[in-house]
Amino acid sequence: MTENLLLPMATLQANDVGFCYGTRRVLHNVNLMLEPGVTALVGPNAAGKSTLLKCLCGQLSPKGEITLDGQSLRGLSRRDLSRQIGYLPQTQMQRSRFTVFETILLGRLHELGWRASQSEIERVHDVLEETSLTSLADRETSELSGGQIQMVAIAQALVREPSVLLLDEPTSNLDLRRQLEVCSRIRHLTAARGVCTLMAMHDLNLAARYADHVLVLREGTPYANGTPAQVLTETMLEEVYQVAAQVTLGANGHPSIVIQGPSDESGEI
Ligand SMILES: Nc1ncnc2c1ncn2[C@@H]1O[C@H](COP(=O)(O)OP(=O)(O)OP(=O)(O)O)[C@@H](O)[C@H]1O
Repeated sequence: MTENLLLPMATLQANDVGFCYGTRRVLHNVNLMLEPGVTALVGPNAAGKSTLLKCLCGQLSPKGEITLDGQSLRGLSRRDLSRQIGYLPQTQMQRSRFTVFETILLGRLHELGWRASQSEIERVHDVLEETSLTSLADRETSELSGGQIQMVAIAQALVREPSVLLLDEPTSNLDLRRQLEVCSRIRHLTAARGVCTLMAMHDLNLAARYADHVLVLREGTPYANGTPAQVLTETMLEEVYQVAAQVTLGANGHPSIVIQGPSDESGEI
């Protein structure tokens, strides 16, 4: 194995971050500190989740300050940013004639010379193993299912050995079992590598089951941040999502949410 388990743990911090598309303000007063572990980023449609992820990975330049281990993202080169922060956008990875192995190797493009060194090839093999993709290594990505291509995209981000992983709805388009598998792998890889993972998602029961922390974004500003049991409450569901729900705590301490209906007066959707 390569030495990725020895990577120092990082912290990503946002201080009073704000962002506008033209005159439309989408993020404001965002203060957060991401620590190692999985944080689920939840909130209604258009709350600003994707925009926040794009700011945190350096793709958008917001007001305020974002720091990685105390250093402003503005001071980091493109190369350093993409090496240290793995970002998976909402749109699915393009399929191509490249094999799974080659596609993951391309994640190391910033390090590759004319010929991939033995250590680069070993890194790819390690990630293939970690993500259970070894059996697909020689398949063209054009032949893969939605769940498989999603894992390849995650593997391509991981092969850069980032200290932060930002995932925008990694379980969208996956069937129920694949959603559990992908979340479980993300959780396992996050713990094994000691990375900070922030994962935008809509399924609050998945967040309850796989996240260490939950950050709720409402109209571009954090509404709550804490453990799933602290944050995923009936009050939050009513105030943020306008739904009536029953939340029970299971024996494992995970909240379980059953939506009963809209909480407004008409009670109809
Ligand atoms: N490129 C853009 N130009 C202008 N407005 C944008 C752009 N991208 C997003 N927006 C707007 O910013 C707001 C926040 O969008 P964003 O995609 O960040 O929300 P989200 O919480 O990720 O939503 P969803 O859960 O639906 O994916 C929305 O009102 C959206 O229309």
